[in-house]
Amino acid sequence: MNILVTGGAGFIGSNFVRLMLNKYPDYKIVNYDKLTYAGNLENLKDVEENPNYVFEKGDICDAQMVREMLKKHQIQVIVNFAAETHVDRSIHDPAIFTHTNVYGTQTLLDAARQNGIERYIQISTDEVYGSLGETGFFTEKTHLSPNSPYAASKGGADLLVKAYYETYGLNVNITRCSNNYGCYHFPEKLIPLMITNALDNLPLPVYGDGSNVRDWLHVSDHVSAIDSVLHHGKPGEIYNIGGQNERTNLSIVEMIVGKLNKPKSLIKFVKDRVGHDRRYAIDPAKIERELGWAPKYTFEQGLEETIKWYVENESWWRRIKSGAYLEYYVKQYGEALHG
Ligand SMILES: Cc1cn([C@H]2C[C@H](O)[C@@H](COP(=O)(O)OP(=O)(O)O[C@H]3O[C@H](C)C(=O)[C@H](O)[C@H]3O)O2)c(=O)[nH]c1=O
Repeated sequence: MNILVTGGAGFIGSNFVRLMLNKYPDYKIVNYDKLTYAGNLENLKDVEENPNYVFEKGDICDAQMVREMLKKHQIQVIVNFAAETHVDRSIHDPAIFTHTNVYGTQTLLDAARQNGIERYIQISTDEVYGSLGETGFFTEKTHLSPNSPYAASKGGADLLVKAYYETYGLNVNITRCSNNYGCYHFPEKLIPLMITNALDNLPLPVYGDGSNVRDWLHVSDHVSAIDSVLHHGKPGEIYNIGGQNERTNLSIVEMIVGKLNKPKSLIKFVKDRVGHDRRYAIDPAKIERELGWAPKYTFEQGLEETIKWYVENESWWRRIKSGAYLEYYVKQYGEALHG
């Protein structure tokens, strides 16, 4: 199988590329990535010499280049991880989210249908469903009700994918995951931000009172679920992928502080995120029943391993945090943290 993995230099994409190369030695994996601030070829250093791996730098919004890629590498399957993903950034600068996530998806879909692509998998998010109260779960039938510009752009992309299935018969699947964590996670997201800040004895900014809830999924479990969808998913179907592991943000930060033997006084409650979704939680029944997939990691084991990875791979995150990202971070949180 020749697979075009878009956004393969990002966090989830790179974990998926590694799984494919290690598990399927006869597959060719083409990693097509624009290398935005969150794309990093260092994430794939260990597989870059693999003869079945090719990196191509490019944008999913560039229709001509996408078409060239499909022809040049005789692509049969597209798995689209490429996206702007950070909710806080989408609040400050929504346009790039619509452009990349919606228009970029449409560009891929058009190229797919015009070039006889056999399978198209859209990697989406449970945020398209909006926010839950204290009870209940998202299922694949839950109405889309996104709240942030990020979530709206992913919801828009999902609707296009569905439309290309209904209108053109393109063989698609949509996967919607809960919050991921694990190695190579860009340190703007809650868990890697808190680990790396704590290692540097920097403040740990918790939005609001820290009682918002997320359902945490280890990235290895996530990419194994995508593998199941790729090989056994039914045409046109949506599959939710969750960790069955709900935690409040504050409890996570406290676990990290505890595991790193840092003082709780590092925790700083800061202004809440605008339109902050209260709770996400996924009902895993469909993917368990139809594809026999369930997460393997316990959160304790996954967090332990993740913390260890950041301790042992300081050079990876140190470079990121000392560059342009630091400027963004200070601009956004500086006042709240030091004022
Ligand atoms: C960065 C940060 C976050 N938070 C809170 C905000 C959230 O309630 C929770 C997780 O935030 P984060 O930005 O890491 O992730 P979400 O906004 O839940 O969204 C993430 O999970 C979904 C599925 C995707 O699809 C997104 O792409 C992904 O970014 O921690 C804080 O309290 N402080 C902080 O400094």
